[in-house]
Amino acid sequence: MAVVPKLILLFSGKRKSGKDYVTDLIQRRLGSKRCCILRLSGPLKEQYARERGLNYEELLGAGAYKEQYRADMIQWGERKRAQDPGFFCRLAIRDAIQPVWIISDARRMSDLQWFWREYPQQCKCVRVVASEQTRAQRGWKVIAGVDDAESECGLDHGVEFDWIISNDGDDALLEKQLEGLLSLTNEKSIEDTQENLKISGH
Ligand SMILES: Nc1ncnc2c1ncn2[C@@H]1O[C@H](COP(=O)(O)OP(=O)(O)O)[C@@H](O)[C@H]1O
Ligand SMILES: C[C@@](O)(CCOP(=O)(O)OP(=O)(O)O)CC(=O)O
Repeated sequence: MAVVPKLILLFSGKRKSGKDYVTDLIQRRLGSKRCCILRLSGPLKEQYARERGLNYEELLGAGAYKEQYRADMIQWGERKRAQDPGFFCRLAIRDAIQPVWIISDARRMSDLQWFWREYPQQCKCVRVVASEQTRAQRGWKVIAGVDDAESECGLDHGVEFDWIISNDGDDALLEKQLEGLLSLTNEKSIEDTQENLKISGH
């Protein structure tokens, strides 16, 4: 059963913009007692693999296997979300006990709306941005049915991001931007939660 978090950072961004890279950096700074990374795609891939008789571990990897199934997995996930928009959100947060949650792959307005509704005080939306040139250098290739679909474009418009992180490979600039974001986690209430978790033996 998840605890009530103090801060939820909802990350979105295009493929190869660096969402995993940036969220890993933040988690390493905060430590795993204070911060967890939650992926909506985790339970999605688990259920999809089970239903289709596929290899869940391979879907978690960054190789060709995931890409082979991506378009079908997107459609499968959209059908599930249409029945129940909070389905993957609830599964993703199920075991979270840390005061700071990073959702590393918000893709759709329905994902944001679910978190805003459940945790109206705690949510901050963070967009990771990199140029197409940078993303291509990191291995991004345009795929029709993926890059033009809601999975990639669902949050391109209509969201007022609290933070926009430019991640084009300038380490010093990234560091400066992270400092701002990390300052959100220095608030007294988050430190207090840490103490409470320690006292209750987590
Ligand atoms: N600031 C950075 N400096 C160096 N390498 C980076 C940086 N940002 C991303 N990368 C690399 O680019 C690739 C894609 O980043 P990733 O975080 O997986 O993107 P996304 O999760 O948005 O698809 C990975 O190999 C990652 O290590
Ligand atoms: C079906 C997906 O959840 C697959 C996402 O897999 P990853 O989150 O591993 O993808 P990238 O980081 O963009 O490479 C997408 C969706 O529309 O829900």
